[in-house]
Amino acid sequence: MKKVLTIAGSDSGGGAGIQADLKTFQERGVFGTSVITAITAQNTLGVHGVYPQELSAVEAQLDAVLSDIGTDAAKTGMLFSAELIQLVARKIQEYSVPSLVIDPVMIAKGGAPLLKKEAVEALRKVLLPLGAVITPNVPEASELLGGRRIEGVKEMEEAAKELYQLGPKAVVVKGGHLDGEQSVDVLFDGEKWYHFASDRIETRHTHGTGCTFSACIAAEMAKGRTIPEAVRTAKDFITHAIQHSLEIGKGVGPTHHAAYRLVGEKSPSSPTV
Ligand SMILES: Nc1ncnc2c1ncn2[C@@H]1O[C@H](COP(=O)(O)OP(=O)(O)OP(=O)(O)O)[C@@H](O)[C@H]1O
Ligand SMILES: Cc1ncc(COP(=O)(O)O)c(N)n1
Repeated sequence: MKKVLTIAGSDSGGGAGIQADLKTFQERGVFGTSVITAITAQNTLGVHGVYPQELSAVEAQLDAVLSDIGTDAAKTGMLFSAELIQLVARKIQEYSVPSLVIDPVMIAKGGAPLLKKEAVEALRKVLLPLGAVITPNVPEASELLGGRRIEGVKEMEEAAKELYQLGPKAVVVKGGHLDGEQSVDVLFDGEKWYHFASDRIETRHTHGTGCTFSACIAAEMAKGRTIPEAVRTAKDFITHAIQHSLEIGKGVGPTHHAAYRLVGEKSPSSPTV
């Protein structure tokens, strides 16, 4: 069985972070391992506390997983500080971790910061160049490009091309935060752009979409899929998960990680434009 590692924060509410990643790995038929960078006290109403783990605790987890079990792909999520980013980057190089998907998590849906402001530079310079794929949403892409305005697909394409210059092998700019009848994600792999579009689903229960999407890309890459194939599957997977999202808690509920399996691949919802 292929193995995939998530290096991310814990979401006690179960919809995002490590929990979303492991559920996604299970659904995609890969063996999931985890390194917890921070614990969050979180539910559908928001983030109530952030407890970054000590560097030595994160290093010990990375060594434990990578020295014994190894991995066929990995993803990063919430990394919180420049020190944690530097540590993770060093270990990824030390163990030659393949197929690294970087979700540059910065701010939770409710507005709580999951990455210190001063850590953006470390993310940009130290970690992003190691990525096989990076998956910023529109606000994250904008922040990584120094506050660039991104309001449509054309600007997403330009942003993806510029982010590619930072060194990753491919960039997906996700369109969940834009308006419009369709939610379009733009992939640039250094040669061409691919668009993955789905009808925008009317729901507020979208907690964990970004985590789930990047975890699915990593799982598919572990199984040997090309980057465009992996992104296409992830788009289908997250679209089903949002279509069947769960009204759990009093606020923004999570997506349904098992929806793709339960509903099947019948209604391919992401034609490549
Ligand atoms: N309302 C929606 N309808 C259809 N697809 C959506 C919707 N919202 C997000 N998506 C899709 O979900 C995936 C994640 O995109 P999004 O931009 O929401 O990421 P994110 O901002 O990192 O997630 P989050 O907002 O949960 O932090 C993308 O494939 C995007 O197109
Ligand atoms: C621990 C943790 N990590 C990440 C996110 C963002 O989640 P997403 O962008 O998938 O909604 C979150 N809310 N909590």
